[in-house]
Amino acid sequence: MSNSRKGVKLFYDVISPYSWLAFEVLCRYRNVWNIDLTLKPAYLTGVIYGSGNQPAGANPSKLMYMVSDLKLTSEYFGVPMFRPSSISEKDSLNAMRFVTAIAEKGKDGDTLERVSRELWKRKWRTQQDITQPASLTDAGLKAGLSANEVEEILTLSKSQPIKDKLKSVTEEALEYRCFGFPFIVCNVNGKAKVFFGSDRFELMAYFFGEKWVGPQPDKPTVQM
Ligand SMILES: N[C@@H](CCC(=O)N[C@@H](CS)C(=O)NCC(=O)O)C(=O)O
Repeated sequence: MSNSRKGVKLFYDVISPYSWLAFEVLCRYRNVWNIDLTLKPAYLTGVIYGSGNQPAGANPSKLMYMVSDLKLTSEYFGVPMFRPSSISEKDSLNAMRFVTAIAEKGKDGDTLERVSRELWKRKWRTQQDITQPASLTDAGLKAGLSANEVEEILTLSKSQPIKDKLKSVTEEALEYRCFGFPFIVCNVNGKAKVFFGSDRFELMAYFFGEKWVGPQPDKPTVQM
């Protein structure tokens, strides 16, 4: 492992299952690769339309591929997930405002991580709603926030500054020419290198001068 700290920004949305995979891998590799991980909650729909892309659901072949690919990748990554009964990219707006409010409230990175994970679990594991205040409250409580904190964050999440913040982080991603999530911006020797997808870690490792031993570094799939 090289000693230098590596700056990594993860742009994500909890509606995106591939973002969940990338998120878990970056959390697992944080101490292995000496990563300074910055979570950048953003809005997938904003990035898809802002970049002139189309949602995956717009192409039936792509959608069918994603369904079968996610079965394989979730097993390989050790992140169990199941296809929700309904998926609309727009469904994550309230959830991502909620997560943004946590980031802006100056809550520690652990809280942001735990709340994001709880929301992914709801949507992609237990197939629960993530649009309603009661759902966000439940995710916040499960992540260890107190009832008062959740109440405060819910109110904050509806405020104009938080709506603007989510928009500006989404615009920041678009400035890097992002067109989908997960979108990972790495600082490699002072230069930004960008990666789309949860399947680019081998390439990232190469540029970082680190070893990639598969998505579960404690259970390596590759012996170096
Ligand atoms: N190959 C990528 C696929 C990632 C992906 O499909 N992300 C979706 C959101 S969950 C997306 O933004 N798609 C836009 C696109 O494929 O153009 C991976 O394995 O992570």
